[in-house]
Amino acid sequence: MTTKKIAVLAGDGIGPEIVAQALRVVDALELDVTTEEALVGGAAYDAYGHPLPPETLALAKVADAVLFGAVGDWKYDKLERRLRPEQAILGLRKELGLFANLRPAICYPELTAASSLKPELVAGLDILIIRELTGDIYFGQPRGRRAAPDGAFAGADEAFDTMRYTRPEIERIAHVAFRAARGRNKRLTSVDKANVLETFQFWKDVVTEVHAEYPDVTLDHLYVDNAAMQLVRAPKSFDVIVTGNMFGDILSDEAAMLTGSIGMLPSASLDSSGKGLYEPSHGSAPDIAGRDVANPLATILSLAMLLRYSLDHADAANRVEAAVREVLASGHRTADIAGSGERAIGTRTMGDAVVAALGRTTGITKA
Ligand SMILES: NC(=O)c1ccc[n+]([C@@H]2O[C@H](COP(=O)([O-])OP(=O)(O)OC[C@H]3O[C@@H](n4cnc5c(N)ncnc54)[C@H](O)[C@@H]3O)[C@@H](O)[C@H]2O)c1
Ligand SMILES: CC(C)[C@H](C(=O)O)[C@@H](O)C(=O)O
Ligand SMILES: [Mg+2]
Repeated sequence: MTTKKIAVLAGDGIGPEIVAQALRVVDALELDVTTEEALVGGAAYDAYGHPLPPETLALAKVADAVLFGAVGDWKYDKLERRLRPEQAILGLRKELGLFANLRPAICYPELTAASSLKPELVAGLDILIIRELTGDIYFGQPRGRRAAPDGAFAGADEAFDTMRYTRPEIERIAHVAFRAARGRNKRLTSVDKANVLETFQFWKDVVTEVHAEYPDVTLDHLYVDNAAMQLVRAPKSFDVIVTGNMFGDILSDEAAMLTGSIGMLPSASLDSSGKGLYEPSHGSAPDIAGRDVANPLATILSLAMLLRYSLDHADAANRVEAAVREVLASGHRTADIAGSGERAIGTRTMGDAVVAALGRTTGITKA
């Protein structure tokens, strides 16, 4: 078997701190895997004048998988858009064709008290948000600023973006979602805004058509505003959610709080061949960067997804997830998931605990 390569793009803010812990896990697993690091985001802009330098993109393309930290910092907010750190992750998603973003929101039993919802609402929560990642208003053209061509404010400065989806883009993400639901509890909720937006009436129509190929899966549709409400009213009523790029961005941050903290939500961004980029769902958290307080578990759980989906190391993925369960069960808490009276440990100490637990795990995931 040839040695697999992971491209490691730590990025900005807490990115390097949390990715360092995931790399310690990679070392401890002693797999036939190499890693190669490159700059991305603000760190790459500072060094090379561009957030996604050609060398970084080339490494991401040649590697078997990408482990990504986070990008962004307020200090880059005044840069022209194409140079801002966030363009690096958007560019990677587009260039690598990573159209399917899987964000599993699991509330581990020990963290029910860390959620901002009542424990009984989140205990046992295990839902999967599938976010389309390379279309929608994020990438639609045209976009820009101009003088308003018509309307009550004709001539005034205006800004505009374009929301759009083509049929194949909706079909392929719908297939990913139906297949995922088929492997779980066979319930799929498609989230749209079909009552107002033509793009999302089309979304709903196409998802309904694709459903004909998956008669064993129950499909329902919710408007995004209602879905946002239901996610906090009765989160366990969901199994798999599929939605567009922007609604998925918002709903997945909301779902993060059901798990106790955004520091617990991993993600996988996949192309049609199984190649993927793996990153925590949160950002670079500049407010806590450099203080050894960030929770590295979303990144470590993203590594587990990487091992499972792109490197075909399901056993190693199971071991990492079992180790995370064990450290939570034995009371290890970073500040974001520490309850009142619980002592918080730092980023690196949480990494120590996961590495130590790995030595004791067998690959059995279910607690
Ligand atoms: N994929 C990415 O790289 C990505 C994702 C989201 C935001 N961002 C960028 O990150 C920057 C900050 O954005 P933001 O503040 O809106 O969102 P954020 O997710 O970085 O932070 C939101 C809040 O959650 C906390 N938080 C986030 N991750 C945490 C962790 N692992 N442990 C403990 N607490 C954590 C932060 O301290 C902050 O209070 C912006 O530049 C934004 O564009 C990048
Ligand atoms: C940083 C930003 C471009 C990104 C997004 O909006 O997709 C982030 O919020 C995410 O959820 O990965
Ligand atoms: Mg987001």
